[in-house]
Amino acid sequence: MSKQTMFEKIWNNHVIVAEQGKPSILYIDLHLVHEVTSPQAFEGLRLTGRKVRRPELTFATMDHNVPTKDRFNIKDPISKQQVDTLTDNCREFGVKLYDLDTIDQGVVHVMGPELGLTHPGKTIVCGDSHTSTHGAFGALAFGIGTSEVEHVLATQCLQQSKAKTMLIRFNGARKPGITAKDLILGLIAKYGTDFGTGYVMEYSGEAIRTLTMEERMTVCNMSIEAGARAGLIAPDQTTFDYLRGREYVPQGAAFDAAVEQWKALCSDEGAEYDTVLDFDVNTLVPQVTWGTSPGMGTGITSSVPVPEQLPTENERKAAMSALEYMGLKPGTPMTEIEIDYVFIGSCTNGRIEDLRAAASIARGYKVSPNVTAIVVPGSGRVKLQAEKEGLDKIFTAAGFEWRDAGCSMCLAMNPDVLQPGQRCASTSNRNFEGRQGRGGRTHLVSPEMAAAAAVQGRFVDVRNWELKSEVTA
Ligand SMILES: CC(C)[C@H](C(=O)O)[C@@H](O)C(=O)O
Ligand code: SF4
Repeated sequence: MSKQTMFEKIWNNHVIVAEQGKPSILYIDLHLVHEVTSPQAFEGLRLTGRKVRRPELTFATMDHNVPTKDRFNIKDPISKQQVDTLTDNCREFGVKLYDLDTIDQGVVHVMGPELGLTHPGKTIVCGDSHTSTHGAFGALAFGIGTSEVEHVLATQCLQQSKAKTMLIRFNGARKPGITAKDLILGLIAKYGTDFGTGYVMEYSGEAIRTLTMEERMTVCNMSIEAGARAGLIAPDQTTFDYLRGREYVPQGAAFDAAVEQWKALCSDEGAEYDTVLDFDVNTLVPQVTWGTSPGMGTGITSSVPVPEQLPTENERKAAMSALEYMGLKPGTPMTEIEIDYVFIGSCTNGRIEDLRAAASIARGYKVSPNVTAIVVPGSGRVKLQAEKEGLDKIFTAAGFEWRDAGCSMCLAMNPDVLQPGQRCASTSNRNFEGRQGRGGRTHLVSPEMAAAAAVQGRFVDVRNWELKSEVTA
């Protein structure tokens, strides 16, 4: 048998119908649902008298429209309607819902893996582009549109064209202060936001193998910002250790048997990819975006670009308009950019390790008087764990606000929004115009860089940060 990539193995395990020149029909193992992209899908079932085909493979939560303060009191009528509609739909169609009053409620890509719903080798879909997050486990996971959500609800299948394969090798070891977020921001800054179009990307190399599961999720989360259909990381002992004992994972001997199958999923030695890219981690510095796409980024030791110096007319134009929106002068050192707001959270960086990392920077310091800083756990469980460890106390002592779980300021679909002109250091994944509120200016960074910026009121190189072990009064 010919050598296969991980993508090909998972694909072949799930193809039900394949006809030359046509999209294939794929079986879907797990369907995650949230309040924004599901109302019309359920409505479609209702109108045609169909049921959810496999309710036991379908799990819902609410995240985008949820306030992170006074969460049961949703004032915006559209948000309230979407949340209530999801509740009603889940009841009517027999879908398990992790509601606002459950500890497992949270951003769908944070709570799913936490529950152990995400396994290597599964096909996973959700009406949400950052479903790519789950690829960190070696699952083929991608976002779908609302009409596809309806199709999967009704049939547990999906029409898909086979993607091309790209191997990205992160070569070398990460230096201290370089995070998983810097790996993916650095990659996108170098290659742009569309080099992954039409591909499923597999991340490999020393710097990937040494990442924790949560760090791998940060990398795979942003695959979509490189244009890719999905991201994949081969499962290994780190993956199995993370999964063992979680609620929706097989237990005991069945788990060990599953591990044996999961191990076989890895790409075969010598398997061929359509494209192979190498990325050098040794020279990477902490990343900050300066523009209005995730690819408009650079190192903290650099400056805002001077559009005239960029190589192509398209880049010059794009940079000029981005800098105008961002209110930045060409050539400004990144460390001189002052901020008004800090958002630590989202499905990119709202997990417990992210909060630990940010807290270690914030400990013993005070948020700059010019800055409002919020910390939003990715799920109820992340919040609980953080409170057990006293991270909430570190944050509030430093002047950060400690919130409830949700998408929050990652996108302006709930009360957490920037005011026009406000500048935010954000641990999320998108910096498009208006993403965090009309006229808001977003700079994407790691949790460490965000926490340090909150203290200094501007961006700083976190590699020079002096850690304090004591909380000072
Ligand atoms: C609202 C939802 C459809 C959207 C997505 O698909 O990603 C959101 O989660 C985002 O991050 O922009
Ligand atoms: S946290 Fe942000 S990126 Fe993630 S699902 Fe919510 S809105 Fe989308």
